[in-house]
Amino acid sequence: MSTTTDQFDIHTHTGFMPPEAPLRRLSVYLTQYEAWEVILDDAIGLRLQLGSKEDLTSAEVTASARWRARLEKMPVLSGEPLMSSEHFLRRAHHVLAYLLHFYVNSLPPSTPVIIPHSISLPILSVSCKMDLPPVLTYSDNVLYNWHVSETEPPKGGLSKGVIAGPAESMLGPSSADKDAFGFYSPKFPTVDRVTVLQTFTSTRSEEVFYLASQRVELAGARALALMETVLDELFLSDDLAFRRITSYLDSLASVIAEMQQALESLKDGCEPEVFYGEVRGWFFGEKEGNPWVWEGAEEAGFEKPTKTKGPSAGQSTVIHALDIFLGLGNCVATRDGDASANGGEASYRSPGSLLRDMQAYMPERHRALLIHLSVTPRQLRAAIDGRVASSRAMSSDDWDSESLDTDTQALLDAYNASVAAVRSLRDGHIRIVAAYIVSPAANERTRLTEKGSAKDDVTELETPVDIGKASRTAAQHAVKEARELKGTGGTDLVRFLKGVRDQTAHAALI
Ligand code: HEM
Repeated sequence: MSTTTDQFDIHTHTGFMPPEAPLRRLSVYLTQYEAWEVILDDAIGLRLQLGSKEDLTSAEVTASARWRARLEKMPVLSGEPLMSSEHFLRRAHHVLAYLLHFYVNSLPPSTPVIIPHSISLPILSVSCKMDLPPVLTYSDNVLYNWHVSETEPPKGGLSKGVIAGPAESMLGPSSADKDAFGFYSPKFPTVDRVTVLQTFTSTRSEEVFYLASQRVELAGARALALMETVLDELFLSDDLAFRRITSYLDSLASVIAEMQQALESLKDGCEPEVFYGEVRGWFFGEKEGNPWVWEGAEEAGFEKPTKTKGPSAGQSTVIHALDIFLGLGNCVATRDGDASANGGEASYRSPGSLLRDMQAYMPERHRALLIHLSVTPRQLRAAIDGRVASSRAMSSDDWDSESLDTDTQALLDAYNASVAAVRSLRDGHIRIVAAYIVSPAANERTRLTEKGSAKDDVTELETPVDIGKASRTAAQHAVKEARELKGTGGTDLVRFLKGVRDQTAHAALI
């Protein structure tokens, strides 16, 4: 892969998460941005509520209207001083995207969305510079939203070896991260001691939701190291190299199993009803039928943004990387961003084209890795397929032309074990989606229907019933949401996730 940390912004021990903690507050370095940080602190401190929440109290309605009015009146700050540092840009994107999502999602449902100058112009300029969409992304919530717990040392002492991989020297710096005795620096994030920096709701459920993804990323760092090593071995492609590839693929299957465990750690602290009812609503981006107006954007020369979906862990580069590396056929990455590259048609969005859309929400250099993996001439699956075919051809055993030599059989088994591990991870993920979205959505629908505030047919809700207009709109909204079951990334989620899982299952080589 000839990977350098700089080229793809990957670190040996932390993968796509940076090894140093993200900036906690812009104003530590650039005092003029204190106003952004303060108004964000206020949104969190005031516990602003979703505009779609049923039974909003008048105090809650007033608090969020006042907060939005303050944001509308804030001066437009130039983004220029931020451009000199990636650390500033990341924090600025995080803060502005949080402000944007607090603003938009605290509005009563179906209110026209006009994004005030005070955020529209800075977020557009910061996002342009970063080549990221001007909305909340997985990188804002997960990759650049953590710090290392200083009060709680990791269980079992320092984290020596916790996330070390077999190829740890090949992906960027490592010795500088350890002290003279080989222990990781106390500031270094590990699965045990990473902690979330900021949330919308200050709930443990939201924190654990991000934490689970951060743990998947940290476990995934070893997968990236293994991928690089395998690609290096493919360059040699002799018998010995393939024997080593077999052992790396065995390790990869175990690492993917650890990633699944990290994903499932979500269940320890993330409550489905809290996630569905209180947290998820903050992630929504632009919705069909209610286009966002970006104040001042046209006059300032910005094109109307087209990538305005909400964040999704589907934007995690490490899972896409595994998919491309193993040749599972779900995602490819192309430089020109052509979604039809996966066979997408205008009327039917294949899972592949939806996954490709998600790549536009990834940090630029992470996306570059996916392109690199897609175009490298050293494709693992094709190489294994070739070894299997030639082993079969060489077989002198006429009555059993299927037999493979021992090494090739071991190689094939190791590859298929990695494919099976990805399939199992996706099965685990589907169970999570069932518990955290499908089931609470069904409960909500039943509850609202029983309550009589919402009939099964949304149009019936247009007739006046004995609830206030605001809660009627909220109920309509909730039923529509529950029925459509769109992912925050805007997908028809059940069809999409099963499509990706089934494609993975079919990718095993025989
Ligand atoms: C409460 C927890 C979670 C829920 C409810 C959830 C929900 C979803 C949904 C609805 C999608 C469809 C795309 C969209 O529209 O957003 C999706 C996709 C995806 N999610 Fe999650 N997710 C959760 C946790 C995670 C975690 C922790 C990870 C790992 C980092 C993850 C990885 C993925 C991936 C890779 C996809 C793309 C589809 C695939 O490759 O199979 N999810 N998720």
